Amino acid sequence: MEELQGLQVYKFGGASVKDAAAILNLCRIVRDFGPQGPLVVVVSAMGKTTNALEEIYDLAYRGEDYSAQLGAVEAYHHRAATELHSYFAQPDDTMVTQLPNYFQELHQTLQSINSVGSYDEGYDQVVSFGESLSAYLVTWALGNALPKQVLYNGALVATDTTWREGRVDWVKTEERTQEALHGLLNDWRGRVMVTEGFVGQVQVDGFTSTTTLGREGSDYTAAILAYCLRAERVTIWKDVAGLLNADPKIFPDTVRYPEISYRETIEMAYYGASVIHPKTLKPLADRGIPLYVKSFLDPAAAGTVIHECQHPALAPAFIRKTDQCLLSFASKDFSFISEENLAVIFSALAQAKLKINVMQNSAISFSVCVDFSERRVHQLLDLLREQFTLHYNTGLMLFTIKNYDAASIQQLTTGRALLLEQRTRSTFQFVCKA
Ligand SMILES: Nc1ncnc2c1ncn2[C@@H]1O[C@H](COP(=O)(O)OP(=O)(O)O)[C@@H](O)[C@H]1O
Ligand SMILES: N[C@@H](CC(=O)OP(=O)(O)O)C(=O)O
Repeated sequence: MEELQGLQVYKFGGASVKDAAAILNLCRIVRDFGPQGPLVVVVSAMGKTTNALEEIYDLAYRGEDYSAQLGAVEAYHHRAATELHSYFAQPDDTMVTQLPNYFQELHQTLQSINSVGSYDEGYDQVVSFGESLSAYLVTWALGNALPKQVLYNGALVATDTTWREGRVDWVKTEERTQEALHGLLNDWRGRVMVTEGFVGQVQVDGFTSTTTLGREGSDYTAAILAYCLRAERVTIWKDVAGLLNADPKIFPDTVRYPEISYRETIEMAYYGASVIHPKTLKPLADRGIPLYVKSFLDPAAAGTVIHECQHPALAPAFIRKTDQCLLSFASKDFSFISEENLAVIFSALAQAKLKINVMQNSAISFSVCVDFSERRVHQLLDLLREQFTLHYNTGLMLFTIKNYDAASIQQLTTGRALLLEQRTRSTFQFVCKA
């Protein structure tokens, strides 16, 4: 195992690369605040590109016209490319003139899509372009902004063929990251390597195919690479001051946690604190790698450090998940919700790729709250209709209060009719109408 002393991983999400000005800010952060030693920069697609590509893919899959939407994505990237190019005043405009090649390839990929093939497999081939485009622009901009060599490396994470939710093959990923670094090791120090977040690769019948790690999976990529490279630390650059006790876009008067343990953070992310992808923490905790959450708007500010630590009681954390669906299954023959019944329900949930956010059972009925997806819920209903009477309710919200007290429960529940409620010693959760 080759170790790179002092290696760090920076992850820049969609908001921090949303346009040319944001990419230039990223360059300043790396230049003025970056480490002396080697740095891996993981980037997400620019702004809301992934949403746009999802829409384009959906149209293509249904055989509908997507040219206007694709044109808008191309124009958006072209604008950023020309602005970056004119900022650095480079005589060579290859970076801008080569950009249409990506769109040519994307167009060809979209044309090869037909509704007979697996929706999820095609999705990964298309949606991953967002990260390729942003890595291309960021590599070029960093190369011009820094006095050191900046290299690009394609997605390093090896997965299985679970399309849209690739499961990491840790052994292969470690081999691939090692291999990628070998060629660079001679004078790796002082170098910066840019790579795509969110995207993985898998070998199918001897061909390499693209996978993705699940929406918002770039934080996870940063953690996977840090784990494989035994990095000293990971920093994710966000548009907030750090990890707060609630999303400031939803809740007023938030407070920042200057320091917080892996365990507390894993739970917050699991319950839906969308600032960190829930899978990010485990690889880091396994190797004791600290995770810094810092503001790209104020890079000198302290942010939050997430690591192994003891801390006094934390301010209650508020988490809201929208677009929830409450499903209830009642046995048709009045048999109890037994282990056998539950096994059937759980297996169907797994098959339909529906993840349980909360569950509760009574004598003959079982309820689960899941993120709503019409396609997946219908698949589930088809699987279970024969054995169970099913009801579902959509357009709901799931609230979680971690480290709750009476005041925080009152603050959130007042005036709301609760459809489901659950409490442990540290966590209070309820489902209600939006
Ligand atoms: N507990 C929290 N602390 C801070 N931000 C939070 C929290 N929960 C949700 N957020 C939201 O997470 C956003 C940043 O995460 P995200 O949008 O995924 O960033 P990016 O895609 O740029 O990596 C913030 O703008 C904020 O609205
Ligand atoms: N671009 C992908 C992956 C990602 O992690 O993005 P972000 O870092 O902007 O959340 C998505 O939107 O799902």
